[in-house]
Amino acid sequence: MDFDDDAPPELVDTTTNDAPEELRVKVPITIVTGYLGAGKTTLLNYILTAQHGKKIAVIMNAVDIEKSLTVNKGDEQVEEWLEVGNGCMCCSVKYDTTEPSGEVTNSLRDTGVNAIETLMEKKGAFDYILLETTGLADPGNLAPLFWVDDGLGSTIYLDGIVTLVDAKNILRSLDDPSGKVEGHEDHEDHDDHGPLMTTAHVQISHADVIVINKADMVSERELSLVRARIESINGLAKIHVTEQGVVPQLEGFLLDLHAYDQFNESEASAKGHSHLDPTISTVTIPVGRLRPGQLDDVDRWLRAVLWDAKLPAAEEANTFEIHRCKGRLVFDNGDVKILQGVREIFEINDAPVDVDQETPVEGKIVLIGKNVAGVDFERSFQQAVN
Ligand SMILES: Nc1nc2c(ncn2[C@@H]2O[C@H](COP(=O)(O)OP(=O)(O)OP(=O)(O)O)[C@@H](O)[C@H]2O)c(=O)[nH]1
Repeated sequence: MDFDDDAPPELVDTTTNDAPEELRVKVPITIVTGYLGAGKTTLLNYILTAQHGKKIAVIMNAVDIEKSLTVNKGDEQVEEWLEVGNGCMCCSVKYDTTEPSGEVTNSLRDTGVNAIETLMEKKGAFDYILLETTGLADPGNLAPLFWVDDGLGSTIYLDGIVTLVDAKNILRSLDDPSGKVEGHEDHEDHDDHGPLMTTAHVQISHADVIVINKADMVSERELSLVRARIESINGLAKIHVTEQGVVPQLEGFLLDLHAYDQFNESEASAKGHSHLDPTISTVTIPVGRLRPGQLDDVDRWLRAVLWDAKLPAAEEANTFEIHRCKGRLVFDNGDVKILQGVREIFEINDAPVDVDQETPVEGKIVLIGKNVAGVDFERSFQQAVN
């Protein structure tokens, strides 16, 4: 091989789309959500102070046309403004993201992703981006914007959704009719019937991490009631109990979550049989070893459940609505695949290779959603995948 020792190394900016795919550094984006006053600002300030030497962009929510942006450079915090085309990012997301089919429109996805990429071109790349939503935002509308196909070559990736709840008020919020969420577009007809679904429910059901904050305001007993109710809604999320949002360390707790590219052992043991909450719960479907040819059956079953909100051979219409799904599929040829889904959007990809881990014996699919208790997903899956 020719090797010219004198030639200077070529410098490549690995944070832009001009960089070769294999060199491109992707910046994680974490969505931080939570009911009004749960402690989002406190948590974001804590992250900015607790991390050292990293450059973090916090896109604070604002209801006007610009979004406040804090860029942390060492000890110095600089306020900037981010223009997001047609107004507040969360509002445009809330009303415009989904076509009737449930597909996120490319133009809107581009708006969100481009706004952040432009920002990075102006300010240099960040190590992390934290996007704080309004207290009333439904993260299920926002997540697909940043969950971009690898093939599209984005410079950012969705790292996870962190939901803060206020230990003192969360149970009341979950039962408060004034917090009712308006219908998700394609299931509107179900919304006036059945149990109450509040903003607090959707913020918990979509979360990868749930921070139960203001633990100092409740007794041990109140705290365990809160925890049990939250776990019954979302059996997948990691739960941290905090005061002032303080966690033992940031990585793996609030940052570097990799919630959309992994399925770990704690997720594999997700609890899914308590239905303490009348509206949303978690169900787990054991999935035996599959033949490679059965992947199409799994895909077809998921499309019926996630897109049509129906069990394939069901005689009667169902009233469930899946918010988050996650799973691991194990094949008899040794392949392992990971399922990830938010509302109607889902992906099945090869699991990252982990040389230290033995191939799991069997797989599992976990569904979190409204009215899932009592639906026999397991039998339906077994009938469809055989
Ligand atoms: N007792 C107690 N108070 C807290 C804790 N965390 C935050 N607070 C206080 O709760 C209030 C609300 O906290 P914020 O961080 O502003 O909450 P937020 O979610 O950003 O609020 P909005 O922007 O209104 O949605 C503030 O007065 C905080 O000082 C905690 O762990 N314990």
